[in-house]
Amino acid sequence: MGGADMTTTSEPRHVSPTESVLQSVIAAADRLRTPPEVVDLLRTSWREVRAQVPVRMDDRTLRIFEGYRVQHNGARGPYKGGVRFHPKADLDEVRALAMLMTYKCALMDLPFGGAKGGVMCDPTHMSETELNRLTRTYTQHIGMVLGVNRDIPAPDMGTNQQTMAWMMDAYGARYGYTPGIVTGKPVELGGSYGRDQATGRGVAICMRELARMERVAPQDIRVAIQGYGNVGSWTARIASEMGFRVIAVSDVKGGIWNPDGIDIAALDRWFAVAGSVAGFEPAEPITNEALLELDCDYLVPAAIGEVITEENAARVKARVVVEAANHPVTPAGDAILRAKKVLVLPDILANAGGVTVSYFEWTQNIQQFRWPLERVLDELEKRMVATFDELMTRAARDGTQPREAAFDIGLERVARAIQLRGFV
Ligand SMILES: NC(=O)C1=CN([C@@H]2O[C@H](COP(=O)(O)OP(=O)(O)OC[C@H]3O[C@@H](n4cnc5c(N)ncnc54)[C@H](O)[C@@H]3O)[C@@H](O)[C@H]2O)C=CC1
Ligand SMILES: O=C(O)CCC(=O)C(=O)O
Repeated sequence: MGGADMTTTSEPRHVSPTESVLQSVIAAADRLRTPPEVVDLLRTSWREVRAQVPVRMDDRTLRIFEGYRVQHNGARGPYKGGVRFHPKADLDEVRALAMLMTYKCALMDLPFGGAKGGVMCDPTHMSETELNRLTRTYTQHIGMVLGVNRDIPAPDMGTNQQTMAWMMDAYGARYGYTPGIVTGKPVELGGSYGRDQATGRGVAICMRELARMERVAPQDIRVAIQGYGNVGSWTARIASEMGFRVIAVSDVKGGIWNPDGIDIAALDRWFAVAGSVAGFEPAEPITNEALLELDCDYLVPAAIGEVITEENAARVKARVVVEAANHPVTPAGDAILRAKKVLVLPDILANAGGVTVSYFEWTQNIQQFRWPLERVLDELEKRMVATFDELMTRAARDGTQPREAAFDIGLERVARAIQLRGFV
């Protein structure tokens, strides 16, 4: 008998990322009595481009990667969402992330639909020149579905400002100089001040607002952060400036823990040389798995998806999980956290600062007018606080969890736009 035949029915069925997001959407549709035709439209993507991305590697061999751009729904405006370079960025994951963007943009009341891109590759094992070639080929092969008023990519995991500069350049070579085609570009090429820190700042603002609601001083809140890339590192910096006690951080190479609090400025100096948080002192080493189960108050997953599952959720000791990453908690993990009365601030709120400043960047590009940093941060602050308040008020009114309230608000707006535009 083959291995597949020995699978027992008692093993938990794997729920794909897309199925997970759909569970939240369908539950919201049931609460809101959304017309079935609207829900049917939202179950699948408007358009999915799957592109071959052949790259001549530095050793002259040819590797053929697979890339995607998924446009989920554009009823509220041009498609918007990041591009992920990661070995696990397959079509299902990219589709799920595109769906999340639809509801995130709607929750923040941004005039965008939802999209996401990805290339299945490991950027940590590629040279700068290989990444440059990969990015250009990917952009050429999906370029026909992009456009300033059609679809505007941005950075996500494994991509950064440099990737956006290459995308802008490759798009411009074919369609003409178009800074507004991507956001998260270097400031020198029309990027917005503050986009680099925007996602982490949004996460920290949510933490501060929750602490205010709980009437607990940030100084009395111990924070553990998984991931020290764009989102994790800016969250650590800004949260510690706000007074939170960051007691643990990690990256793919390992983590560090100091119950008295980590000096984030000193950690940044260490990171600049070592290229990892691992090894920083004074602190104890800690694994990524142990960080998720650490005795702390706010746990902030800020790296990959699906790290809190039915396997480990029961051992989470934090009383709050702030989803800085996209989809870090599976539905089964979520149910366990809920039963334990762990409050979860959902990704479509917590990490929405990034796309919000991307919207400001796009606006600045269209107007050919640059905002000073103070204006960007002030507008971000107002939008994050207003949406946090709206979501928490809705959750209290309806007796729902924050994730449910977030999807209720998002879906209501998307469904209304679908009907107004006559999609159904
Ligand atoms: N960059 C942005 O503006 C936004 C990012 N996000 C989400 O935030 C998360 C992180 O994105 P970025 O910070 O941009 O990515 P990044 O590529 O800058 O950093 C990723 C971090 O995660 C760590 N990491 C990778 N694999 C890991 C693993 N298996 N275990 C532990 N740590 C691991 C890396 O070492 C690195 O520290 C992703 O889920 C992304 O979708 C969400 C909204 C906006
Ligand atoms: O800045 C953007 O346009 C999108 C950021 C993103 O990919 C996300 O919020 O997950």
